[in-house]
Amino acid sequence: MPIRTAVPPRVLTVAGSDSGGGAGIQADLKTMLAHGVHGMSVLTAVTAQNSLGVQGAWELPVEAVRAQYRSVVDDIGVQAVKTGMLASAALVETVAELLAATDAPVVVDPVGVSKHGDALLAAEALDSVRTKLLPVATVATPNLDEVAQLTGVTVTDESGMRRAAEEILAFGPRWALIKGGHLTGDAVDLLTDGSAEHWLRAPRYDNRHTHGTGCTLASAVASGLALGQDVPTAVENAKAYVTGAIRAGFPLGGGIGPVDHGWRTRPAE
Ligand SMILES: Nc1ncnc2c1ncn2[C@@H]1O[C@H](COP(=O)(O)OP(=O)(O)OP(=O)(O)O)[C@@H](O)[C@H]1O
Ligand SMILES: Cc1ncc(COP(=O)(O)O)c(N)n1
Repeated sequence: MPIRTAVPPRVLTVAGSDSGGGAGIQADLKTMLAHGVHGMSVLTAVTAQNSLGVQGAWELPVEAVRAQYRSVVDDIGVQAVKTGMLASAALVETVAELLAATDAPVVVDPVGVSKHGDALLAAEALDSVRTKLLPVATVATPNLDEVAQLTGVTVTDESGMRRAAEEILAFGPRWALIKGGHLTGDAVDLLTDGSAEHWLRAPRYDNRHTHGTGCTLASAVASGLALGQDVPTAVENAKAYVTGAIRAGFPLGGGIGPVDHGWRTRPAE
């Protein structure tokens, strides 16, 4: 067999490790594999985590994050970047400074708190997220808790999502994707750049095994962008992927299980 010369697009996640394999770096790399891109990682923190919550978290030194990033970018190159758990103000500022110099699209998932309520970002880092990280984002993907943390806006319905998007866009990302996963009724998200408005609507699956939904959605968007899709198309495809993964989410451990990143490869039940 001839050696393959065509190289798939490369996507980098800058995020924390979830030992349980449902969220964080592990969710990101599985999502990238499912999209046919080459996934790479810059680890920012290690969590001891499972379906019950986060039992411990240790952040990496700034030099370790910087060195991983340089290793990947200087040799291999990236077509899109996704950021997740960044833990501290020092890491947020380091990552923002590195990303300010890239031409690749950047998807920022401003991870604040885990599904179980464990803090994944120091409170004093919020200002660095607002002033340093969001300005370098092509797409920012806050959930409604992160919207409240970053803007003070409490969203209880779809009209509130529009207001939330305006406030997030004011920090400087090109697009805001406001995730309505924490509301009731259909799972509705709003994507806007301040002029175009795209409402993404999917059925809400009554499945409590939703660990990793946010990481999965953001990594799917980054994969689509690396494949050359425009932002609305990448987000629409990512929404379809995460919806299928939530629908197929499975019980693992005694708590909230993961979404199924491999759902498209399983035989239909
Ligand atoms: N039960 C559900 N059924 C269908 N779609 C859902 C459900 N819950 C969330 N979603 C969708 O999943 C995506 C991620 O949204 P969500 O608000 O859950 O992100 P997140 O809060 O960052 O994730 P997490 O709560 O795991 O940290 C969004 O597209 C949202 O609409
Ligand atoms: C290391 C790490 N990063 C992020 C999340 C949030 O997960 P989600 O994708 O559910 O928002 C998590 N629980 N752990």
